[in-house]
Amino acid sequence: MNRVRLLVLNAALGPLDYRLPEGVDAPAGSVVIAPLGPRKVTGIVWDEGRLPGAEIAFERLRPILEVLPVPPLPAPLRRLIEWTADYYCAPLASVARMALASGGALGGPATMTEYRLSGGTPERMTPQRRAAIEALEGEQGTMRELAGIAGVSEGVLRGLVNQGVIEPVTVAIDRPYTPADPGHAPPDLSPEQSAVAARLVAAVTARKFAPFLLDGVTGSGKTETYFEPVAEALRLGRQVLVLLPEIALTENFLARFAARFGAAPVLWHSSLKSTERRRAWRAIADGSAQVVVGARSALFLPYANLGLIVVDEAHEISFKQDDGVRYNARDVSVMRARFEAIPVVLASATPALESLHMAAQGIYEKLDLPSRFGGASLPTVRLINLTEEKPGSQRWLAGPLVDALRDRLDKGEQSLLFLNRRGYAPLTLCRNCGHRFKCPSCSAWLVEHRLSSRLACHHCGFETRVPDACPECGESDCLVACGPGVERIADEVRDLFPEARISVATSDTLNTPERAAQFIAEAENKAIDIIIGTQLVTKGFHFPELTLVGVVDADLGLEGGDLRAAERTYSQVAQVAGRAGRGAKPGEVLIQTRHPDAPVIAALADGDRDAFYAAETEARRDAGAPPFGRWAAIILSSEDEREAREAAVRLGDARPRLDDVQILGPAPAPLALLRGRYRYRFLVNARRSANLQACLRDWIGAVQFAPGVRVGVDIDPYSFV
Ligand SMILES: Nc1ncnc2c1ncn2[C@@H]1O[C@H](COP(=O)(O)OP(=O)(O)OP(=O)(O)O)[C@@H](O)[C@H]1O
Ligand SMILES: [Zn+2]
Repeated sequence: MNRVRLLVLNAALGPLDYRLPEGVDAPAGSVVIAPLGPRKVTGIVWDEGRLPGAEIAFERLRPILEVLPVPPLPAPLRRLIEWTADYYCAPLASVARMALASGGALGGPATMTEYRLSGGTPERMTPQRRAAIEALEGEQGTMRELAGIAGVSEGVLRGLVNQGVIEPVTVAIDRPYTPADPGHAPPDLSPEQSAVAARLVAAVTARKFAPFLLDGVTGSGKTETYFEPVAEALRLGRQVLVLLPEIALTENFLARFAARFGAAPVLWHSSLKSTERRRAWRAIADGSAQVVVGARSALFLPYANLGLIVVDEAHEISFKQDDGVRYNARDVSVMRARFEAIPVVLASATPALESLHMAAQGIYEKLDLPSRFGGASLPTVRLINLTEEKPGSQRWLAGPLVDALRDRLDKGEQSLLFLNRRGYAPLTLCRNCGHRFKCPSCSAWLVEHRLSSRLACHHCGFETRVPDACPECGESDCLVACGPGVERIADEVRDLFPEARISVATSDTLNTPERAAQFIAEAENKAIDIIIGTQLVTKGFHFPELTLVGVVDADLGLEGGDLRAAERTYSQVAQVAGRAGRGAKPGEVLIQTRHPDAPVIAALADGDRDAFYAAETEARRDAGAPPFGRWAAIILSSEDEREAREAAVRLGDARPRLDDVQILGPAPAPLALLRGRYRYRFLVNARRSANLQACLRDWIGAVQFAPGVRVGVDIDPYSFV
């Protein structure tokens, strides 16, 4: 067959047909360059008969220009791309783009220039040059990397290049990674861990689709346990993908991985440098990348020989992507495992209700690690009723929590205060005229960040300096901060315990892998007495000396009133509580709340996870919410408020009338203005019997919108704003 149908990487275009020039072979999955009018497009040769479109006479087809020197995308990945586009109502091209996520990698092998010391000495030695030369002993890297290592400007290093003290070396960008060794340092597993590991190892050997829910309490050693099937895949020469929810977690994970396997895994995340990205992509595609550790986007890469997928902290909502293709990496990884015919492990101490439901139905195999490793016990939990134990004015820590902090300081033990709010205060207003500081492009308050003296919008990233005077009434010294963020709690703690060593751990302070690593090292080495952190510290950290966890405001997450508020609160508090008492000393958790009787808070106090899930399951069943029914959100947005409203009305008028689909809206979205776009929202609730995607496609496809209107479909939404 010398005609091909291409999936082109342009969401505005449908599939296009081309002819293969004489003697050129391009099997399905091949990545090619084709002419499009006067331009060129990148496309993927798709399987015959799977993309709709009219046949064009062969004589009229233009030939493709080039088959790119990369392996064809494997069939299981092509099926995954189709499934994802179909399920999430996204353009095929947008999904395929995630698989070809490194433009540079498509061009074939390449070299780059790195630098190193030549052994010579400069004509003129300066203290700065001497320090740089000492720091660069044994190092090799790009100018920028070496400047970072030596702590000098690139100009200084260029001077040394001119003097021949630093020499250029040409290296292949795609040089191989250090191999991981499955037998490097296997741990002694507990009998409980061994049983689970053996089951997973057998599943890797069997190489069949097998979804597992690894349900292990905090500190049970889930990581050590799933490293065993990883080792088995390595022995069999198959690739492994480990998905982690957050880059900040990676450092901790990398250290443990290196200790177990004697080499670093291959990293994949959005802030990789483009050379690292292409190197990783090519190694993944040719099968030489053995273990890939990545954020959700690693899921769509073209693994040559995948043998196992692990989703760690699988309950995390950061696996849900909320822009572009709105997919849930947890669910898509199960589909990928199905298409690849391999096992997939969802690991968590607080699994999503949907995952537990799948296990209860026997669709996922549930593996349990019910106790902490090494005899550590789970922490005790106590509620502090804030309506009785009132903190002082402009204070947020109640007496019993302050006493507990003092007690730990006296004993030289560590404490962690959790408040899921970055910055100093969530709202700033003028005492004189009542002016509130709002984002110019979002319907959201600006959050004060005192560490950087800025007011910031947490939705669009807008930032401005904290002004000296109110911009409305001109009065100075009249701005008041309302409510606490972690920085304000840190101030309170400093006031209470001036001698304590305090660390604020948020995405603002741990914003590079180096800073995260430094924080972890300090916490492990007992160089920090009190950690004050956001949800970032709920994830996976293991600090043996930490014995007290204080939850500053357990009610915070319940306020938004969205579908998963209770579940999210439960898992956040249970996860942060799980940081306490992981070493030899027992842990204690104090939860501040105004609603001690709310079912989720009571379940946390009793440590009764089953009761919480049972109650939550019934609530979901009544509401027709997942996993019993399905939700979808449609967001219409435009820079023009009237255009957005009209689009919403028009779509509303065209709504289908179906027995098993209920459509709510249109209504202004809770975030009615976001990044300068006005937003209207529909919420669709469907019974399981309904074909939700077909309904949405037919409905939206039948309506014409003004060119400035964007239509976003969110299947199984997590965000209800
Ligand atoms: N078999 C083992 N041998 C030695 N150390 C172990 C073993 N199992 C677990 N550990 C150690 O116990 C600690 C807790 O394990 P780990 O962090 O994997 O727990 P977890 O189940 O992932 O917990 P969480 O859900 O809270 O992140 C770690 O320091 C880990 O290295
Ligand atoms: Zn904003």
